Amino acid sequence: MNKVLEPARPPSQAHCAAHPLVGMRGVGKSYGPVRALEAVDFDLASNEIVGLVGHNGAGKSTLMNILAGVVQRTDGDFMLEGTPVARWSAAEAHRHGIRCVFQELSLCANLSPAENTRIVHRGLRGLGWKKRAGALITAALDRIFPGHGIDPHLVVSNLSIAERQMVEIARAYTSTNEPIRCVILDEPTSALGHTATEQLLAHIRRAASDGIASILITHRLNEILAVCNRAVVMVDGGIVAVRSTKGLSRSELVELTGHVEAPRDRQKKDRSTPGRPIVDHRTELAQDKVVLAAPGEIVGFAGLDGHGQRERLRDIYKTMKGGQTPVAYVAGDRGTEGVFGLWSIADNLTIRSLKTLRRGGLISDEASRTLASTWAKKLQVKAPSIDTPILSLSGGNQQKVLFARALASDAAVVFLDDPMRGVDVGTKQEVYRLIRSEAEKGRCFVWYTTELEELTNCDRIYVFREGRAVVELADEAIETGRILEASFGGGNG
Ligand SMILES: Nc1ncnc2c1ncn2[C@@H]1O[C@H](COP(=O)(O)OP(=O)(O)OP(=O)(O)O)[C@@H](O)[C@H]1O
Repeated sequence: MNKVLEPARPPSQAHCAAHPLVGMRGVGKSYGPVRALEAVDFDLASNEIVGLVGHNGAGKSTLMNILAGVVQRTDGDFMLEGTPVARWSAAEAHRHGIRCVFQELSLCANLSPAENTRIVHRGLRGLGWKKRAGALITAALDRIFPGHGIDPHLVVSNLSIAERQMVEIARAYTSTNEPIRCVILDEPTSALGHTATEQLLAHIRRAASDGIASILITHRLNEILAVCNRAVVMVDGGIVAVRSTKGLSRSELVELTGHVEAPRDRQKKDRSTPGRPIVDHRTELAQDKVVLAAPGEIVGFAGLDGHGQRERLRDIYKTMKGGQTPVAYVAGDRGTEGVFGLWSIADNLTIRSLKTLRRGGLISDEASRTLASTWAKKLQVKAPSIDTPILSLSGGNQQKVLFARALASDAAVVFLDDPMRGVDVGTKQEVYRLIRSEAEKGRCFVWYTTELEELTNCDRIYVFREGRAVVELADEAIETGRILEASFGGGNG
């Protein structure tokens, strides 16, 4: 019979050398009829950085949630340094030094970073606990994200999504004397800008040299190749490949996930001269460019994260909403402003189209279902049916539903607010193609993205600096070097 694991005496060196930190054998997980994981074997050594990659719904978060104790496995064995684990919970995982940064951020929005830190450190009590909790989270933030500027006592709902993600990450690295042995990071950079991403990757490397292993789940494959020792590839609930990242190329990694990446070079397009702008937005600020966008155009917002792109995008959307031109908005922060958690895929997808689904004063069920099925299929939403509750989808599949909601609507202008968070490589390519073909049919897209490479899908971009749109680049001029130069103060602005 399995011995129940007892904490948390440091194991002997010989024991550690003989056993991986984590060992999983034949692990499976079913959600009712959905088989999310099938017979997975997974090992992690101390000090190791492992990258977990795979398409949306491949089972990555499920596997990691089992390790973090928030989901119970239905089959298989799990060992910690060779000792079988029977009962396992989030509290047990924490006690044994396993931390998790969740894809859907887990902070309480009505509490401050300090109070959120207290939630995971029950020892922080008595007089002055808030001050000590504030100091603990600030020290972690300073170590990982120097220059972050986050007030540990400000309520989390007042923080930007990037700041919330930084707090969530930093909290995983706080300790009040208990060990930290492994940190699972599920899409940790999806809301971070370039600088914070680089800071985090450097921190993961430092942590490994201090004996903290990491498991990094990301669709940004360059990050896997930059920091991980091994890449573990999942397809449809199983592990299909384990490769050392030494000498592994990005395209090989993409192929292992079952996709082929299209060439990244900008395709020369025969773009007709744009017509009369459908978006014409100016501000009172000096040297702030007028943002123009015509039907058929894809216009990007670029620049270092937090330089006013998102605010301008929202301003334009709010100005146009309710006006003559129908508009739609795809949020990147799906947790707080995108997904209706209690609704099905179909209801989430069609909510923006109710007007056009009306037949004789009532919403037509048949027309709604046809619209939902068509677009769920176009975006390859992985789910048993369109009636599946949205929260039982993987994160990337929830994001696809938000895309489908906007594209299925009658919107002539679609605003995209860094919308590819957690979307896999294959689907991204499909969405880029869809955006291009919708633009060719006359739709206009205004697209804020923190992924530089994504901007090559645009016809024209505005680079933002210090709250203003300062440089405009078009067609072949849209390339990484020029965007970075403009972001830091060079260029034709
Ligand atoms: N609570 C749940 N109820 C029902 N099915 C679920 C639930 N959670 C996950 N699933 C299903 O399990 C499968 C694996 O999901 P998981 O979130 O592990 O995928 P993933 O690889 O992390 O995807 P992504 O890259 O989109 O985050 C999916 O088919 C998903 O719909």
